[in-house]
Amino acid sequence: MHSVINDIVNSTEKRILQIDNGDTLKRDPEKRDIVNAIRTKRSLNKVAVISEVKPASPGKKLRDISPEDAKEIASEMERAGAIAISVLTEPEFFHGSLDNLKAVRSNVSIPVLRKDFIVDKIQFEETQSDLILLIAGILGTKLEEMVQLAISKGFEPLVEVHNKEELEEALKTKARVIGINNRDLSTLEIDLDTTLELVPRIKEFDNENGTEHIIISESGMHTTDDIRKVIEAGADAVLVGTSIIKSGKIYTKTKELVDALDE
Ligand SMILES: O=P(O)(O)OC[C@@H](O)[C@@H](O)c1c[nH]c2ccccc12
Repeated sequence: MHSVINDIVNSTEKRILQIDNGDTLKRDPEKRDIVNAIRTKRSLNKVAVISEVKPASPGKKLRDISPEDAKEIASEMERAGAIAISVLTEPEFFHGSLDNLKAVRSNVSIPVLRKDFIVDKIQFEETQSDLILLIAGILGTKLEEMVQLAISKGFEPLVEVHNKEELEEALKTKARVIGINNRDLSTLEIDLDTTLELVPRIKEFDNENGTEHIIISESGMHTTDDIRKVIEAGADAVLVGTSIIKSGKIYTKTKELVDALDE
């Protein structure tokens, strides 16, 4: 079956051949910790929202976002109570950029997630971020090694899964943060029940092993009802892009989702 995800990975692999691997990136030692940020938010009975600076998704343009725009958008998200900002950096299918990420991270004080298709460790040298997305379904047997490398480079890896098999692979790694993507990356179909199906296994694993994973429900949430559904199922945080960007009212929409438990 032809799927857009193969096109994205192929295009990423071509692009990384051009990365200059002469230097390793200089990182500032500042750590912005998402785990604490989530716990604090939840103790206030607010929703931990990771708000995404997302110019497009495959075949669907949302809004042109320059680094200047990205700064402004991220500041509004932070003011509205988002606990972290996700920035798309994949250029071809999502119209993202590393410059957007740099602009955002220098302009907010909350953690920033690099949302991209990481297939090679050279990408860790491209730019600093507090979290980095590692997609289990793409990395396959390389997942564990990439998690270790990401941690050794100072990133908090967010390992994204979409089904039971990928979740088992994620649980074998040292990642503390697991993202359940409600969108099937091969069909792009959304089903919020994906979160409801996978959360119990993470809780079971944590009970048996004395671990405490952070669970982030990702994609396809538009309303406060959607948010409540996944939070009540046990998600610690939500990751929302499209509905916030498309609303045209970044501050108001972000705040509405942060306050979803008030009603
Ligand atoms: O725009 P949405 O449906 O709110 O979804 C945001 C985010 O979850 C989505 O952009 C995403 C989830 N996993 C990804 C992997 C790569 C690129 C993008 C993504």
